[in-house]
This record gives sequence, structure tokens and C-alpha cells, in this order.
Amino acid sequence: MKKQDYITWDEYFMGIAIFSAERSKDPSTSVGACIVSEDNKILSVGYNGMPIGCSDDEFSWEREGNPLDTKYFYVCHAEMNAILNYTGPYMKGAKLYVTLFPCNECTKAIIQKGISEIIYLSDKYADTNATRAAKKMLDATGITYRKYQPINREITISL
Ligand SMILES: Nc1nc(=O)n([C@H]2C[C@H](O)[C@@H](COP(=O)(O)O)O2)cc1CO
Ligand SMILES: [Zn+2]
Repeated sequence: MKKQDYITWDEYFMGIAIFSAERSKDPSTSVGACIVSEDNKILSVGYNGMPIGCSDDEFSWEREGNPLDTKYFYVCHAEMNAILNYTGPYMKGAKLYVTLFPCNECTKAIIQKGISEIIYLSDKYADTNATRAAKKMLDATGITYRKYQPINREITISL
């Protein structure tokens, strides 16, 4: 008889998004993303980080102060990195697993790439205009989004 306690597709791909977030250098919010084809093949992964060539040590990770000296103008979101890391053409029908609900800017790229479903873990910025605008575009384009429902399975990885 086959093993029974294997992880579901949702657990597998959200697990990869969560694990990818561990690469983030952001001291306040680590985000991970995993893009999967319609037939459950991983297309790309990403996490939030500074653009290539913009040093993690030289660019600021501050949240407040002169906007030019905060991270916000510079950091590349996990979803954007996952999309940009993909070397194939179009992602028609793909699913995006992400640990934080996408912002309006990433949502534009999500739409243009043909992603059709978003599975997210946290929606902690639901009351911001960036998230409201993102949902407005997703609703208009028929892209579905659903909250990942954790089942409290603990998996320890020794590295
Ligand atoms: N969907 C998202 N994907 C992301 O990768 N991020 C990144 C940008 C920042 O590096 C961090 C948010 O920082 P903070 O405002 O919680 O300290 O998460 C943010 C959002 C929120 O829209
Ligand atoms: Zn974004």
C-alpha cells in the first residue's frame, strides 16, 4: 500500500514559497513566491531582494526616513522576481503561490503573464490602497485568489 502522509500540491508549493523567503535579507518582511504550471510543474521561484548589482549591504533596509533612503524604491518583490526569473515565454493558466498578497505593481505583471490563480498565505496589508488596487484589477480580469489554509503539519528540515 502506498505511503499515506504525503504532502498535497498546495503544501508542496506553498512550502517552496515559504522556504524561498528564507533567502530574503529584509529584516521585517520576508516574502517568497513559487509559480507553477497548470499541470503542477514548477516554473519559477523568487523572494524579495535588491536588484542584481544593488548591494544588499549598501542599499538601505529601513522602512522610514527620507524615502530615497528606505528600501521601498529599490527592493524587488518576490512575485516580480519569480516572474522575471522565468525564462519561458508565457505562463498561461499558471498558479502563483506567494507568502504575502501581491501589490498592484506585481499584479500588473501577473495579469500580463497570463497567471490565472493566486494562492497566498498572509494578507497583512489588506487595508492599503496597493492591495485594494491589486484586488480591483484581479476581479476585473477574472484572476482568482484564495487564502492558503494551513493544516498545521510540521516538517523539520535539517541542513
Ligand atoms: N506582495 C509583496 N511582496 C513583496 O515581496 N514585498 C516585499 C517588499 C519589502 O521588501 C517587504 C515589505 O516590507 P514591510 O513594509 O513589511 O517592512 O516585502 C511586499 C509585498 C506587499 O505587497
Ligand atoms: Zn509587488
